[in-house]
Amino acid sequence: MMHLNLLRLGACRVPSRLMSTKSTSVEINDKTGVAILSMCRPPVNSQNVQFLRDLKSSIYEIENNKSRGLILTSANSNVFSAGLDILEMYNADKEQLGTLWTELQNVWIALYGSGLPTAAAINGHAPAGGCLLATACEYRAMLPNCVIGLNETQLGIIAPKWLMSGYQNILPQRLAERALTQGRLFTTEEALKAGLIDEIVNSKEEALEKCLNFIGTFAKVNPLARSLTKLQFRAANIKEFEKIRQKDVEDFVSLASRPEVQKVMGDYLENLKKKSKK
Ligand SMILES: CCCCCCCC/C=C\C=C\CC(=O)SCCNC(=O)CCNC(=O)[C@H](O)C(C)(C)COP(=O)(O)OP(=O)(O)OC[C@H]1O[C@@H](n2cnc3c(N)ncnc32)[C@H](O)[C@@H]1OP(=O)(O)O
Repeated sequence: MMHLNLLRLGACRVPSRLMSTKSTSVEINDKTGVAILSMCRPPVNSQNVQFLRDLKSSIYEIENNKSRGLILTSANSNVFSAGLDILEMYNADKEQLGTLWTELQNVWIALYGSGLPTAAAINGHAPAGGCLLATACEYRAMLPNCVIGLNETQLGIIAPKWLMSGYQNILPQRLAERALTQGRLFTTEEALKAGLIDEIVNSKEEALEKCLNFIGTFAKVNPLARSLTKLQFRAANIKEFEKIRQKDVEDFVSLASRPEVQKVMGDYLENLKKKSKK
């Protein structure tokens, strides 16, 4: 209840500090000390190099400002994030592909490896890279009638191991393996049943409130002890990722630049465009 009141106050009277980049905005409530990081790259927060760089710098800024927690959400009305910007992968040269993948890795490690309590207010669809961001957080509240999941195999591509880490943290192995091999996109209701999200909420405000309450559960826990404990759970995945990081970029570039993969991307984009014109 106390957190709810603080959140309400935050909307009007409590002073808050604002920081922003081209495609993100951050509001840190001075009373709660919690930062709300909003992704704002219309129409669907697709992840291009600039967006990923903005996201990374906002995450580190929040971490360095000693905020009490980070809530990730979207400024768009029905999409949390549509994942990697396919326009930026289609007809791109190897250097551009390598840069895009490196920036995706950078954002993932910044969020997954953050010592702060992190929560995702998923106020829209979260396929692929959108799911990656949500599952890098520790808690998820999501609006109904949306989808979330790692759909890579449906696109004929393979999610590398680090990209699966969020799933592996959250879902039982058998379920994670099945969902990843199927490239399954879960509806909000299915995601709750599977344990991929923690709560279904009726509005973005309620999602933010639930996230704030989650972060509030650590109010009496020593922050350093909390952070080190969290990172002990994530250390094996992080270590594994650091070992293969460069090779992973090379593998991505080699896969994404293949003519048959480029053709899949072109067809996929065309279908997306046809669908959006209907
Ligand atoms: C596709 C092959 C990739 C091959 C890569 C090789 C190896 C990579 C290995 C792993 C990488 C995986 C990470 C990824 O993130 S790949 C991206 C996968 N993303 C998706 O499959 C989501 C696609 N989008 C949607 O399903 C919908 O847009 C949705 C998010 C559900 C929102 O639906 P809706 O609100 O109805 O909006 P529209 O579909 O009408 O879209 C509005 C405009 O936005 C454009 N759009 C949508 N998604 C993307 C995207 N990911 N990249 C670029 N542009 C996107 C869409 O075309 C519409 O544009 P316009 O208005 O100009 O027609």
